Amino acid sequence: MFSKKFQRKYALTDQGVQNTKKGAFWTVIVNLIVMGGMGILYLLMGAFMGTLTEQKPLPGTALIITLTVLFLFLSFITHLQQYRATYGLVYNEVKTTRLSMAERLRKLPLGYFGKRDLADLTETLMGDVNRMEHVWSHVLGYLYGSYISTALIALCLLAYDWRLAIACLWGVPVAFCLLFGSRKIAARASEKTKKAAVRVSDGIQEALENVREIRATNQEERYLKSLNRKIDEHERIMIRGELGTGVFVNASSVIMRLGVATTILTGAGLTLSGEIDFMLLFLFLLVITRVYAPFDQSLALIAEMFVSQVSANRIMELYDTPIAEGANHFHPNGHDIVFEHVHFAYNVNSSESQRATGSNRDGKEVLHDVSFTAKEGEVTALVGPSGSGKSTCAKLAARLWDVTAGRILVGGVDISKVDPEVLLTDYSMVFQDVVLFDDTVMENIRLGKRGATDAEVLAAARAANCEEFVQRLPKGYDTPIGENGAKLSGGERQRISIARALLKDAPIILLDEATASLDVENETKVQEALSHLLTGKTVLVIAHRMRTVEAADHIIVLSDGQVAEEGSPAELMNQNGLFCRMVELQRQSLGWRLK
Ligand SMILES: Nc1ncnc2c1ncn2[C@@H]1O[C@H](COP(=O)(O)OP(=O)(O)OP(=O)(O)O)[C@@H](O)[C@H]1O
Repeated sequence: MFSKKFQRKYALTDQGVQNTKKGAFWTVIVNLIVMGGMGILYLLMGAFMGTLTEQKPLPGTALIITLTVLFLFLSFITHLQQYRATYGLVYNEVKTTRLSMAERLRKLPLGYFGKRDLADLTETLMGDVNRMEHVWSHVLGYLYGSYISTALIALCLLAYDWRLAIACLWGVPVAFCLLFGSRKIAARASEKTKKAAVRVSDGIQEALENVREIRATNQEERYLKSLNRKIDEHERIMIRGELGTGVFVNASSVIMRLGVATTILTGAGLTLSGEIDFMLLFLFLLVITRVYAPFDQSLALIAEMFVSQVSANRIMELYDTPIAEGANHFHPNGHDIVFEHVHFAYNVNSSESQRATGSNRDGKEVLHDVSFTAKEGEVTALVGPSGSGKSTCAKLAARLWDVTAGRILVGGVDISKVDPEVLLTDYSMVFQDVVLFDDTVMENIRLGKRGATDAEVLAAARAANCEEFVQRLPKGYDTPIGENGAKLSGGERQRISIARALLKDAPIILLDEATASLDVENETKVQEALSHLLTGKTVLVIAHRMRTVEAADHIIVLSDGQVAEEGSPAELMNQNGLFCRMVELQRQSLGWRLK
């Protein structure tokens, strides 16, 4: 129970908890060995005093050397073990944590990424884990080990002389109480600092992503000013926060060190009154030179532990968010897609505003009671005004989000019961915003089907009309295409994504009118490539232009998140409703006629 709480509190893996225990164990041993060194000094001093006062013989050099070598040897071995158990093992902990967080992110529903943006998640994966790395390596084992070793030493001191022990150690609990009292202030300061840091990362990321638009609209100066403001604010908040914790840490340290003065005063009094001999006072003076050392460091470490709590909470929030799960098998009866009374709302509240308002209210509903069927072997087009919910329907059909109410069936199977990764093996998606990787053309297409042979990739590329532009690339299919295909035109990128979909050859195709932004020549090439892809599949196409619906078997007209009309193009034209008006409007603006 305690172990689980501890694990959550410090965002540790199971192995991390074991490593911390090991670290604490070796810290106890190291601290006791160091105290043992003080013991040797005490024995030597006792022997010298005996020689001076009672003319006893000095201990042999061999004994002194043996004790010193033994001390150095034990000290070296235990420090090495402590190092291994703390700093050495932490790299593995960091690696495991980052990998498991990445794995978790992969399984989180897309809605989560609306709550926490990229800069925020990057900050958790890099910044928060870095901060915890320091806590795992430098703080936890060291701190808990110091608690135990000091408790043991305190017991020994009490057994020797309780009056001197209290004079020596009273400052320790007082200092810790003071520091624990400052806990809330430290946590609040840390949260403010973290938010300011995320605002800076957001600003930098936004500036980098939109560098073209910023330049095109002459907004560089305004952007830089706002970024500078965010950086200055971060600096101010950080300094204020560190000052706050610094005051408490130093005050605690001073209070603890007052123990030296009280030990000397009490010891001197007791020695003068003859209640203790000088050697006992000497022993206590030796001990206090060491007993405060781990605590001095601990005070700063405790402050770090308070501050790091914000990072640990941010990491744990990722683990606490439910992932999209389901059966790892999917055996549909055909591939008709059926929407049954589907309602859907994006969760628009950011985690920040959720914390501020304490609410977990979903955003407003964007789909209301949507029901339709996209049949296998047919092209079903979703049309409607901008913002009517077309893309949302397509994303729900692939379980990129889960419906709020109602259900979506594919071949009779409720897709909310199927693991998204398993489900998506039956889907190919060709969207306008193609995602390409900084790799070769060949490898970008091969992503469609794991383990596809070169011959399969080339066949798909030919069917998607990639051949023509790939031949012009310096290394053909082995040419790297830059970050997100930066070295390619829109049409070329689009054809690579179609080749990928062809290679996958999935029975369901989701198409966000992939050709809408292309010029006529490119559009014809991409359309031709698409025609290979669509035959015999369940095709759900988001049509922004009425021209696309020419080829559709069935049309769903969405308006304000509801199905306004549905039927074949001819039926809808006869109904003289929204679809007909949309066609008329485009006909007027484009001078185009529906055949
Ligand atoms: N990630 C999101 N978070 C919150 N709201 C969203 C999100 N994506 C879309 N919306 C909202 O959902 C509604 C439907 O959007 P959707 O993108 O499905 O419309 P659309 O018909 O595809 O529009 P368009 O034709 O302009 O692409 C809109 O009001 C939009 O603002």
